[in-house]
Amino acid sequence: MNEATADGDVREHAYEYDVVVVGGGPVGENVAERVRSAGLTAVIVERDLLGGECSYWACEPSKALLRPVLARADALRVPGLRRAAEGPLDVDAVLAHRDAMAFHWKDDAQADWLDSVSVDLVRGHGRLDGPRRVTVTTPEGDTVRLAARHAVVLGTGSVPSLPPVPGLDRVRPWTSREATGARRVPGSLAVVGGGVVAVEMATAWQALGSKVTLLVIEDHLLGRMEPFVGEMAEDGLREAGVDIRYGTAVESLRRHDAAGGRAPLRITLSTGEELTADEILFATGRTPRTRDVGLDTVGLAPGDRLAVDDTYRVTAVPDGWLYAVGDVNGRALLTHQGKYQARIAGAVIAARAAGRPVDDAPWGAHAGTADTAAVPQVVFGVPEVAAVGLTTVEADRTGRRVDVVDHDMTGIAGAHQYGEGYRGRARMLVDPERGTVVGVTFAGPGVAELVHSATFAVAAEIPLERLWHAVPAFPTIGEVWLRLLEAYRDGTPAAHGQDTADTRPTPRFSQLPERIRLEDTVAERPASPPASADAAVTPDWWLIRMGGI
Ligand SMILES: Cc1cc2nc3c(=O)[nH]c(=O)nc-3n(C[C@H](O)[C@H](O)[C@H](O)COP(=O)(O)OP(=O)(O)OC[C@H]3O[C@@H](n4cnc5c(N)ncnc54)[C@H](O)[C@@H]3O)c2cc1C
Ligand SMILES: NC(=O)c1ccc[n+]([C@@H]2O[C@H](COP(=O)([O-])OP(=O)(O)OC[C@H]3O[C@@H](n4cnc5c(N)ncnc54)[C@H](O)[C@@H]3O)[C@@H](O)[C@H]2O)c1
Repeated sequence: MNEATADGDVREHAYEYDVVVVGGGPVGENVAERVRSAGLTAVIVERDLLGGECSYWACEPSKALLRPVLARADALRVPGLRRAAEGPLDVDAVLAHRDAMAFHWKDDAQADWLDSVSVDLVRGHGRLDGPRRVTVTTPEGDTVRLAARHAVVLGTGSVPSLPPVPGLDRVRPWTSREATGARRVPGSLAVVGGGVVAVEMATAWQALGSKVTLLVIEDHLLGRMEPFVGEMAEDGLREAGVDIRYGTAVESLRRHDAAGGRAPLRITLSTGEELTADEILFATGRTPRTRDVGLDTVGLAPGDRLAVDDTYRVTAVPDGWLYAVGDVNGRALLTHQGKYQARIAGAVIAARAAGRPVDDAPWGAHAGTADTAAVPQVVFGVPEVAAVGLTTVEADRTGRRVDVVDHDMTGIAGAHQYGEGYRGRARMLVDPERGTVVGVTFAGPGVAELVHSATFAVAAEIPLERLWHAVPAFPTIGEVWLRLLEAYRDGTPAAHGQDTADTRPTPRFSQLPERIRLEDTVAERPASPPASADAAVTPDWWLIRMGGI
């Protein structure tokens, strides 16, 4: 490292590292830690708070707002607990918990951690300045010039996309930042969008006391997931009191607050109606943050998404020194997936720096294969949704052939234990030729923690014959796995894709032991059906009584 001389009031410094990371969000932090632990020197450039969007304005505060909402929804289904759970949430306590989970918007702990792993930090706005160089403008106006011996990694994240609605710039709408950080509950809130942010934030603010109206331009919610997920999310939101309006766009916005206050908004809708709300949240997707990061200095267009190969090298830049990880590459806008990319990119940068071979074959140590085959996601709504891998929506879009198995989770013993009147649904997609699971979706209370079991199955490509031996504990909701496997073995799965019954290969799973029919084995059935109306219609109940599970 060397330091250059001061020039007037503006000081300039110049340093050289093996790796320069621009953006200290969860993904940038992880890639820096990985290359450092492999023996390379590393620096992070961060313009705001170390820890990024996820820690302060996204995952952490949003889940802190939702946790009491989901816990109360569960408690209301538990006999003996219902009366204690009735009544409004303690809003002050929820917001205080949210503040704590967002580290009170201070990053001292993150800075200490970075120091503990021997990664340097330069605070300021970083921009590429030609190949392997980054220039940082610090908050004091100084310039720091950084040179990278091996790699520059962009982990600059994403920003909310706002539609071009007349009046929008004058009404100071909420984006995800205000939706996760607000300090008071608006009396009424219009939420624009039908994706994950819209569903989660409508769930949270309605439960906290707002009257929420959801304005959805399409005719469904959560369109990237299985269609039944959107239907169940709709049911949950309507039961909570959310007013959902499909096929509705915002035409214009006005707020009459000459005194600078926040008078109610007048929202003109595409249906011709006018809606009044105290606040409006635009949850209309995100754009990679590449507008002001010096892309033009390396021949790329500012604002573009950074397309990368499976080792996270930016494909349009020669010599392979520029990498992009996390939201900025647009592959999967999720913290855990970005951190996976960081682990892979860190390993590959270290391997290339040391001249070691790179294993970038699918599922190799240096290839981000899971980005396309096994991305898990949980939507923390009422009900919860947990999904990984392929959906029928994606299979239809790409013409991929899959077998589809559905199971109504209502009858699972663990679901009965979980709460009265449990409603849940599961779908499994199977590659009929390989006999492996390629996608799973669960929707229902308490399914969030099931997602990793599904991720194991999909990422590890476990043959169904072996999955048959993975015994789910009784009585857990995880027994849905057994039900899905049995349904696939016994039923005629809906074939998705171009094949017909004649051309579809025989599933390898059909070689499993035949189904043993209940009526052949049960000597005596109980004389009377179970007392609960719910249990009476569930086939599992009979199996439980007969020791069949
Ligand atoms: C409301 C909401 C809830 C979410 N909930 C979840 C969830 O539950 N689970 C989940 O997995 N994902 C969730 N996400 C997505 C998750 O927040 C992102 O995928 C994640 O933050 C991406 O991490 P990143 O490091 O790529 O980018 P970011 O977290 O955006 O971090 C980028 C960092 O780079 C810095 N930066 C940008 N440009 C520069 C520059 N030029 N110079 C210096 N620094 C710069 C920024 O200040 C920032 O700190 C949610 C998103 C939203 C909006
Ligand atoms: N629990 C989680 O894991 C979690 C939670 C929140 C966000 N996220 C991540 O953050 C990302 C962003 O979430 P998001 O909900 O903002 O985006 P999204 O892409 O999931 O949904 C955007 C929604 O906005 C609608 N839309 C787009 N343009 C519009 C317009 N002009 N007018 C009206 N509606 C419009 C779309 O139809 C869609 O319903 C997601 O990709 C997700 O991965 C994850």
